[in-house]
Amino acid sequence: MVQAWYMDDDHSDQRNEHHKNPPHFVPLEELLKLTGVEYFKLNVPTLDTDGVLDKIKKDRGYTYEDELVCSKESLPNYEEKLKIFYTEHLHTDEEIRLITEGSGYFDVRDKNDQWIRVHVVPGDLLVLPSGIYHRFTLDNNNFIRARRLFVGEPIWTAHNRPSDDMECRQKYVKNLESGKFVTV
Ligand SMILES: CSCCC(=O)/C(O)=C/O
Ligand SMILES: [Fe+2]
Repeated sequence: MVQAWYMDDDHSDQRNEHHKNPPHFVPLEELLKLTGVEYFKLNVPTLDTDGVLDKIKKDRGYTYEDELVCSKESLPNYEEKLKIFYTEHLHTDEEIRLITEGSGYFDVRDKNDQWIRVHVVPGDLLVLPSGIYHRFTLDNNNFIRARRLFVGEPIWTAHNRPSDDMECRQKYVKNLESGKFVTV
């Protein structure tokens, strides 16, 4: 089950949990309000037969799907890629990841620019909105398998911080401030 918490200010090994002392967990509804990050729980063994993923794809127009495995053995330019993933950045489109094996951390900035760490495990589908500053790291298990979904032809370009003048960033900030990211 996904868990999210505010990170400490310690810059030691990125693969550690980095809880505050005492830990400050963030419930999923709060995560949505504070960041716009959406979450779905899926059942990995029946992913391709139960229709749940198909419905999400249809409802949200996700027409592209592929798979990314992050491990020393299977990811070309492993060290370099992990550095890129862990450099704070944003994208012009949603970043949608469904974890099918392994685990890792997506770190996302909240509306007060504080890091929230989201620990993802199999069955977790995260949607990071366009324009959110974020980063990704493996945890101490050093392995994750994820499906990447996209609307149309994928654009994976990462725009490193600062990218505050980008249209997608300005739109994201406006949405966050106007309370667009809430459940009804
Ligand atoms: C588990 S997916 C790897 C991380 C990634 O694809 C990305 O774009 C991070 O921002
Ligand atoms: Fe990203």
